[in-house]
Amino acid sequence: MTEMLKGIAASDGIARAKAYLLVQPDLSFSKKSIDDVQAEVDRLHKAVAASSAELKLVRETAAKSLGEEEAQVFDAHMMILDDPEFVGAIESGIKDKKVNAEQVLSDVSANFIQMFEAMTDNPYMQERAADVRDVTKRLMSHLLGVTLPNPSLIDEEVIIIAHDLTPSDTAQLNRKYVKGFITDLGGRTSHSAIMARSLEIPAIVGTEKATSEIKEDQMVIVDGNGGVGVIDPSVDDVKKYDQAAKDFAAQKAEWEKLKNEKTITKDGKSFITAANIGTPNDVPAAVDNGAEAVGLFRSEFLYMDSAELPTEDEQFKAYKAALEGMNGKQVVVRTMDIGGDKHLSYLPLPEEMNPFLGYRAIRISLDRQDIFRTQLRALLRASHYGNLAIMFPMIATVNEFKQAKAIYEEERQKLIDAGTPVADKIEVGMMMEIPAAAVIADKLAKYADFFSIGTNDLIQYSMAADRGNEHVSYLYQPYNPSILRLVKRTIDAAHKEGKWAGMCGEAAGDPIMVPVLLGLGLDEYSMSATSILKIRSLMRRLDTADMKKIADQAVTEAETNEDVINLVKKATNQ
Ligand SMILES: C=C(OP(=O)(O)O)C(=O)O
Ligand SMILES: [Mg+2]
Repeated sequence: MTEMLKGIAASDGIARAKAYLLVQPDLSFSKKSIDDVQAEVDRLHKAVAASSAELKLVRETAAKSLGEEEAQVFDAHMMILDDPEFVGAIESGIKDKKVNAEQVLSDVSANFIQMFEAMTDNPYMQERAADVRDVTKRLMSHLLGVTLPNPSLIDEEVIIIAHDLTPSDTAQLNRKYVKGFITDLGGRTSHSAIMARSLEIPAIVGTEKATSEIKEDQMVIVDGNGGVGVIDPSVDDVKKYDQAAKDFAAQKAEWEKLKNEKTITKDGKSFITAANIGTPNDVPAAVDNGAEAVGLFRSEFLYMDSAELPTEDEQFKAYKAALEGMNGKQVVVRTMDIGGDKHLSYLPLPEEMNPFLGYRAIRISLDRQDIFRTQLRALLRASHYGNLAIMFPMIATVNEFKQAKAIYEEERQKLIDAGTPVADKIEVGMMMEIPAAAVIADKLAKYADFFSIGTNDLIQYSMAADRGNEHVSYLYQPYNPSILRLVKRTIDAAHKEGKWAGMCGEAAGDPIMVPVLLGLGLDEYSMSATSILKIRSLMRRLDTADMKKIADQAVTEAETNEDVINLVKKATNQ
């Protein structure tokens, strides 16, 4: 029977395909004593053989569909399975303790993980802990007779149904077959939503119950425009959504016509609409969607896509590729923003009660200057090949900015002294995403060349509401006058010092927010590439003097988020 699922619209578009459940099976077991030791050892070897065969297949498929580099992680898994010390320890454990293989596997694995994690001076070995965890899971599934999902084996069109999707889950998915996502967790600015937008596939997140309501292979429709999932659609539903998909395609074709146009308002004022990217691979989509710049290159994806810290040369190549791909248009690279919900297996961070309030972004960079300086050198070397700007994430104080800028200047001077070509002018700015920084924007504007407002975090920190938590998603209120006042303060402070202000949080691509931002005088709008032409089309219909009046009312008279929505809708006929 048809069932509807309500969620948060996270990525535009409509798709229909079979469900693929990317959920972890229950791997719990109880400890048991055994009499027939040999039978238990045989059971272990059977599970090892089955795991090996499965890994071989997964590796081959991953190499074909995702590339050799992505497939290499599975080599490390196979090596552990082939390691006589690992399997031998389990075998001896069974013989010595006369308990079931599951229990011994769990104990041996815990020892290995602890040993690898303790190697704090060797990040490469520390990373093996994650591999041991993965292999243990696979072996356990075979001992327990349950099936693990192997997303890299997908070879037909599917909609992925998951509790949540991490960037590393997403890296294993083949764009050719994955037509959409539905997740239980997450909000519009969670990273799974951002990934869906960069993959240009429809997605809904925060449904709370997708994984419990949807069964494997069931037909589902994802309506990423309306935030609705339809399970087992009726003939009428299929007709209705196929028509909606066609209408959406027609609308997109209309927007396409603006691809090579500038972003100009009805009264002839020009602005910049730019793209947010995660890797140089996203550049073609940015160009294809008519981006006039890259307003945010989330460089942490280079670190997350790698099995160890990316070297200076690897980073240099990636930045150079992005700069060349944008062909002289500005590319704003944000230095590494790790921490919060973005982890690196090879850079274990301390366990924290509140990771979003903890050791992250510029705080790590200022502490781990080895990592920061490598990144800055790679950026400076790449600057020769295009129009680079650099910004620092999560700046809270003037001193943090000054410290980061001083390190940048040191590395710049060293390269110049060594005769390395470096661009004459590189703007160095900062993300404005911490309320304390927005409050002293006038002070920061003296040092930063530009501000890029990160509403995703600015809203989360202003409202004290986790951006990925669907239970408090009602507090994600971009138009709340409190947020608008911080935004206005930031833009005014930048302009007073002759600097520019942009926005790279998701609100920059939001049709209700954009009229207000135009009225506040925001210069640059950086968003998911797929939103650019929609926003450019909207801006062409708006008059900046009219929007200034709307913005004034929104900042001074409105009391709530809803007041601003109503005000903008009425003024812009949306
Ligand atoms: C753009 C932002 O950064 P991220 O989403 O990567 O935290 C933001 O916080 O608005
Ligand atoms: Mg942020």
